[in-house]
Amino acid sequence: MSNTVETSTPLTAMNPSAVEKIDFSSVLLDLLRRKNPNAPADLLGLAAQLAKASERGDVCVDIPAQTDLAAWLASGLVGEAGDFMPLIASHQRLYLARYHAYESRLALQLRAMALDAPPAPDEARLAAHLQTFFAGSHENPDWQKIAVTAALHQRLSIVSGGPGTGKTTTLIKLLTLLQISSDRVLNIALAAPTGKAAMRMQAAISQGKQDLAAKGLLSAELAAQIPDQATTLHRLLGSQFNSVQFRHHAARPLVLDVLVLDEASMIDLALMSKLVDALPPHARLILLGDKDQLASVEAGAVMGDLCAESGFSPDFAAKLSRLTGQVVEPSFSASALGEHVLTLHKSYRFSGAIGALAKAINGGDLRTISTLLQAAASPVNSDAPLLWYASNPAASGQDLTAPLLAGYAAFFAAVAANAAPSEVFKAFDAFRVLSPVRQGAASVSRVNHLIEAQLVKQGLRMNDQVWYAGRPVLVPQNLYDLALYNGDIGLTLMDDAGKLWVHFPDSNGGTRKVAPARLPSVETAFAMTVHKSQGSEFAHVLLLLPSPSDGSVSALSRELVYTAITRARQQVSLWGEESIITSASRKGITRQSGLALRLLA
Ligand SMILES: Nc1ncnc2c1ncn2[C@@H]1O[C@H](COP(=O)(O)OP(=O)(O)OP(=O)(O)O)[C@@H](O)[C@H]1O
Repeated sequence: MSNTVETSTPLTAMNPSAVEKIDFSSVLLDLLRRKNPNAPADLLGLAAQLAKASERGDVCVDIPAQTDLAAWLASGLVGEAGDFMPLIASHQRLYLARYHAYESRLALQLRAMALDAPPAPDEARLAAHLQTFFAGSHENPDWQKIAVTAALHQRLSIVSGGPGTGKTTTLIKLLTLLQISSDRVLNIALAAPTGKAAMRMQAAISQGKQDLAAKGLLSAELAAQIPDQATTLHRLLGSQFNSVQFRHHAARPLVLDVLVLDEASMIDLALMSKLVDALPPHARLILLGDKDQLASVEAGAVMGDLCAESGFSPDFAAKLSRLTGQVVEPSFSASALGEHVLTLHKSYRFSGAIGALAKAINGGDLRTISTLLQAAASPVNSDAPLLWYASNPAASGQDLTAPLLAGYAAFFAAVAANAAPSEVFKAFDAFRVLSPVRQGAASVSRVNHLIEAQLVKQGLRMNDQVWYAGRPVLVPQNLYDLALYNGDIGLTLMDDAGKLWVHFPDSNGGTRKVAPARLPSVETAFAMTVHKSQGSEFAHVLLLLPSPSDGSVSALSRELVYTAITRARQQVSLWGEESIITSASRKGITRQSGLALRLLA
């Protein structure tokens, strides 16, 4: 739940962004002062910082060493673990009570899952299966093979890898081998944080199954036992209207044997805690994600915290070596989950400039960034995977308008031709403009404005008309009654009777439509923030970065640029000065959280 209180003032279509925000820190201070008018001033000061920090995604703040903790505990506002107080002091950190509860409970549960190994598979049979499933592999070490082998021995596995490192490929082999070694058909559920990510997961799994079947490694019977359908985590857990509680929880767990969660980096602390709560005692949990991506929008950095330490113990490394026939070196991990973090290192998708730039940004390798950008400034042709425009995008709307319109040309053509909604979606997903910020010179709102102004000029939209055929919209919050979730994208299309409908992709590969009047608070989405683009993928991404003098430059970080670039399947057009890109790659985001500490062995 966000700490920003959003009132449900009715919003008109004419004023879609009129969401009133209430300052969480003054709400919290008010509550503390009412409970104790003589609250210590330093406590109130840190509580205000905590409220602000939690809006930025931090779970806690450090308590200064010289603090008189006894006075805080006596104030009736701060408690220790297990106390019923608004604030909790734990491990020299101050928490909002509910975040402390989520964090400490999640850590305990994950530690218990790590210790609770399922019965070990028969070694001789498993070694033979692994040989068959990885027969064509020339990699050494083959990280996918090691990940599958390790995960078969675990109740909790965290598979982390960049784009195209084979997370889905690894998952399908793992699920197939789990199914083969089970004496009954396993109940497997596939989930992702957003509808878009669930659909991508579904498509990738279905492709992966076909690839494995084509190699003769997946019989029709086994293929039928691996689900084709993926769902959103909210739907799986059973979101309820007007409630932050799900239908499934510890007392009413999900009915499943294996839960696979894709795009795990998007899951915040509260949601991860609720998910683990809802697992039945025997179930396996497999998390897939990329630890280098931006952390969740809401508080926490769960994927990063879980992956903070990794390494196999000497015994487990020896077992993995025996089973895989590869050299698996043991290495010390300070985390209780160290053996459960299975990292895939080799990308099979990005061999060219996009992958190289993503890696250089991640590693803060400024020299490689510069070399790649120079090459991308004068590409061999306009189809090159990386194009770089060093000019400041804020300076000229004119410069920017042409590539924006060119990028969406196929989409506008599909809208004008009244193509089937699924075809229009395909055209729309071929290109997307991403920006780190909502407002300002290089922002989402500026791009949306530039495009909408052009549509007026071209007679495709009447001035000030909110709804028009071709308007893409983004749902900014969960709308449970419409089964629409924060981040869902819809496309406005006209039916044969001249009526406008907003179409959303459904889980069967088709679309469903909603009347615009039911969607008062949606936002135009020709451009979207990098945060909202997580879990999506586009053939061509145009990333707009602010200029050095722009205040919004502080929003930039290594994770943000990495996440944006890796949304592209084929091409990235990068707009921004070199100094902006290199300074972003020097700045990593650190979120304050005690989870990694609680997971120390
Ligand atoms: N070991 C491998 N050898 C050859 N090709 C592979 C291997 N593993 C994966 N691939 C190919 O690389 C591509 C990406 O694989 P996959 O979809 O499994 O990766 P991913 O990590 O799930 O990607 P995403 O970034 O979409 O999450 C696919 O075309 C897949 O067939």
